[in-house]
Amino acid sequence: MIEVQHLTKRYRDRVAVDDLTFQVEAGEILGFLGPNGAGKSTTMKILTGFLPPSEGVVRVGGYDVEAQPLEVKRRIGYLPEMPPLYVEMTVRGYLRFVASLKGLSGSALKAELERVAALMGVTHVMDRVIQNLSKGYKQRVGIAQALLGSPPVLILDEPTEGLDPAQRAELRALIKGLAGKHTVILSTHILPEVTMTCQKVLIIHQGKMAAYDDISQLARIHGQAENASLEEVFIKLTAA
Ligand SMILES: Nc1ncnc2c1ncn2[C@@H]1O[C@H](COP(=O)(O)OP(=O)(O)OP(=O)(O)O)[C@@H](O)[C@H]1O
Repeated sequence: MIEVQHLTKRYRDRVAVDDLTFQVEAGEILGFLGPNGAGKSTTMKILTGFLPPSEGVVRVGGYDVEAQPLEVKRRIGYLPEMPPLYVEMTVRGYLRFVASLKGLSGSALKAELERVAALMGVTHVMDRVIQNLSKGYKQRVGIAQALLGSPPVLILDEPTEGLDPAQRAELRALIKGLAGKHTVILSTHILPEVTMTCQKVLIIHQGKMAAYDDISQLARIHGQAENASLEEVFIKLTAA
């Protein structure tokens, strides 16, 4: 569903992403990990067509992000690191606006708004202005906009950031429930979240791939004790 071949991104003379190649099969949830500044957000921005690559090819559902950007965007729900909220709008107004951009209208739009609002637990704040909401609720609204229209691919950049423990657990269950139906790339710094949610893990370090394996095989492949935790493997692979 997602194919990335020899992806490189340079910001002037800084190489943020360095020759990444990987693919995500339909229905798979990929945990996308790396230390601060490793290049995760940059990669996700390229996958969603938000930034152009310097080199390499990215295809989503067979469509090239550069040549067929609209086809790609139609298939992706994206939660950027900073959710793109219009804070002067109400939650309802904002979600209605995003749904209309995604081509929904009439009763289908209304039903979809209710569906994602219930899923993200924002039904009771629908008529509040976004800037007056707590950080966690703003994050919920950000995730809700990504889920609108039930796109086949979801790119989630630190989705549980700012959520309270209960909501974090709920969101984890929600993401896990997407497996098989949606293809998900999940970036997070919370490693147990990956262990509980993802089948496969991609770890990048300084823009380069450090690991790309089934989570069950990660410790064995990277020369750790079989029972090494994801945290131990991560620290070893991203040291220095
Ligand atoms: N617009 C930009 N111009 C110049 N350099 C940038 C730009 N955006 C990101 N970078 C640099 O590219 C590198 C990768 O950044 P990126 O935000 O992709 O990392 P990340 O893995 O998402 O980090 P974090 O976990 O801290 O969010 C960093 O060195 C960053 O400073």
